[in-house]
Order: sequence, then structure tokens, then C-alpha cells
Amino acid sequence: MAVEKSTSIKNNSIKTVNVAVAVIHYQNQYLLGFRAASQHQGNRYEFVGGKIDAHETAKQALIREVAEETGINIANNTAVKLGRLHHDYGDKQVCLQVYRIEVTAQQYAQYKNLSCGLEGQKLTWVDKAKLLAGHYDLPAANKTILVWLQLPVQITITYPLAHFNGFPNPRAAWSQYHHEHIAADALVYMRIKVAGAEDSIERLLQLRSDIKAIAPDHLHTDKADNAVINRQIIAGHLTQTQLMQWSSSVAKESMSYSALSTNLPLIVSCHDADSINAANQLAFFRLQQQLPPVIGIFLAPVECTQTHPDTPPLGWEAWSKLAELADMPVIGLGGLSPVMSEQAMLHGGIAVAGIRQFLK
Ligand SMILES: Nc1nc2c([nH]c(=O)n2[C@H]2C[C@H](O)[C@@H](COP(=O)(O)OP(=O)(O)OP(=O)(O)O)O2)c(=O)[nH]1
Repeated sequence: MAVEKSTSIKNNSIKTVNVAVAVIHYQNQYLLGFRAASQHQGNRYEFVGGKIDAHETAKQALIREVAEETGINIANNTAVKLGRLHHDYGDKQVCLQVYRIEVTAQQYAQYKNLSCGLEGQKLTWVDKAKLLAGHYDLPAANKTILVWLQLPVQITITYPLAHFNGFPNPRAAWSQYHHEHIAADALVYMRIKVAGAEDSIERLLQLRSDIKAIAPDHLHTDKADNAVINRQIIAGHLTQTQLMQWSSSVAKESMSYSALSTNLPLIVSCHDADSINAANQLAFFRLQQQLPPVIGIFLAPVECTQTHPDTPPLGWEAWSKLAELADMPVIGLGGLSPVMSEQAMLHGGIAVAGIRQFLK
């Protein structure tokens, strides 16, 4: 079974409605509307937004819809692209173009008591933890948006095991070093880069119950019955090579590759347009199969790195053009420091990641 054969949205004659969706927040307070019973997906909460008119870009529609529905002028706020979501409701097909907008302290002070929108709809500010925990009934397509919102603006990456080769017990040294140097509550990509070292990752997770992890794709399936692993690993990771292997297996109509059955969200690494297209295809396939989504792309290298000195960096401008192609949140990687998350957001990303500068 190939992707094209299993999809209904792209081949269907029903026109897809393009919708601009604004995830408006101030720190951990998120703005939700409530859809009237008579509307499509009625009696559900929603993020502010609406149809993109024929002459409009998604960002223009976003500014117009937010002003029409709430009165908030977001023309001067940064709209951080989260992604594009195709969803088939059976009676209607939508493509949600989703942006996150943080309002200023001044805007929040002005609008925090807003309980009724300009179109008479109910509006409410809700706590992020409750929103992510599913306390509010949203349309089905929004499930993926909530998973995207779990990603922090900084992601720590571990050193590979080879970095500790000089130690008498490199695996113990790897766990101990990261135990001591990872910041509290961090999201950590466990890039150990050697097969069979899962116990070191498990040990680190046991030592640091406060952290969440992105693990090599095979780890959690091997340890599916392990409570520590299940609680702390929020996503599996695919390298660009694994992603392209999946993509070519789809082209050959052989769906044997294990990534497809992974029962965790995925984060993939990409370095070019072809791999981003493959990531979009994988995300689309997983939504169709009702598997957990692809929640992000590590797009690298933005700048020169010590670990890959011979790889030419993309630079922010080329990085930004590639990030625009992605249907999911994009994370900058390569020669970056934690303070550059703002810069990533101005270039269409949601976060930055790295090793040295992200460890304490
Ligand atoms: N605004 C919004 N729409 C969403 C969300 N999630 C989701 O699936 N949708 C769907 C529901 C609708 O089918 C479609 C939005 O269309 P809409 O009818 O509200 O758009 P609109 O405001 O321009 O509508 P209208 O008054 O012109 O009819 O997108 C969401 O979080 N916010």
C-alpha cells in the first residue's frame, strides 16, 4: 500500500477550505473561542481564525480574522509558523495554516477580561497545562496542534558516546556527565549515536526524572513495557537517512519500514528540500493512519559547527526558505546558542537546539 493509495484528501473532488488559525497566548494563558452550535464543528472550543480569502496570504487572513473576532490588532506581533494540517471531517475538508502569536503585556492587560467576541462568540483565556491535558473539547484536527505546543523554545542535545571514549567506562561517564549538566526540566534529544547503548539513556532518565526526551526511534519499542521510558520519552527521532529510506520504500510500495508503526510522535532531521518534502509526506501518512504526528524537524546546519566543520552552513536566509516548506514546526540546529530562539522565530522556526551551549 503506497501513500497515494491510502489518502483521500488529495485525490478527492471536494474542495479543501484553507483556514488561518491563530494560537494567541500571553505566557501560559491561551485564548480560545467557542463555536456556535450552528457552525461546522459547533459546540467546540477553537483557536481564533477563519477562512483565507482568495486574494489573501495566510498571515493577512490571520491579522484580519483576529481583528474581526476579537478586536486585537496583531499586525505588529511576530506570527510564528507552527505548521499546516490537512484534515478530512467527512462532510468538510480543511487545511489549517497554524501560527502562534504571543501578545504583549500591554495587549494582554487590555484584553484579559474579554469574554465575548465581536461576533458574539464566547472567548476565554485558559491555562496551557489544562489546554494540553485535554480539558477543552476542540475539533479533531487540533489534536496535532496541542502536541506541537509541547515543544519548548530550546532543546538540548547530548554529546555522542564517542565523546567519552577516553573514560574507563564511557557509558557510565556519558550518563553521569549529562546527569550533571542538563538544565532542569529540559527537553533532551538523546543523540548517543551508537546502537546498543540504550541502558545509558535509561540510566540518565532514571537519574533525571524532571527531563523529557526525544530518543532514537527504536528505543521505546524495545522498551515498551518500561514505565520510566514511557513517561519521559515524548518523541522518537528519525535521521535524514532513515527518513529517506522510508520515503523510497513508499515509492517502491513496500511499507515494511518500522517507523510507520511507531506509536510515539516523531521528530525528524532534515538538511534540504527533498527531505522536508519526505517529512511532509510522512506527517500526512501518519495523520491518515491515525498514528501520532510528526511534531518537528531539526533543520541544520544554520551556522558552522565544530562537529561538522566540512558541511557548509545554510545561513538564516536559506534556512528560512526551507523552513517555509515544512508542514510542521521547525527547530534550528547548528552553531546556535539558546538566546537565538528569537532569531529562529523571526525566520519561521519555533525553537533552537544544540549541544555545548545548551548544557550548563
Ligand atoms: N477558527 C478555527 N477553525 C477551525 C479550528 N480547528 C478546525 O478544525 N477548524 C475548522 C472548522 C471549520 O470547518 C473551519 C473554519 O471555518 P469557519 O467557518 O470558522 O471560518 P470563517 O470564520 O471564515 O467562517 P464563516 O463565518 O465565513 O462561515 O476550520 C480552529 O482551531 N479554529
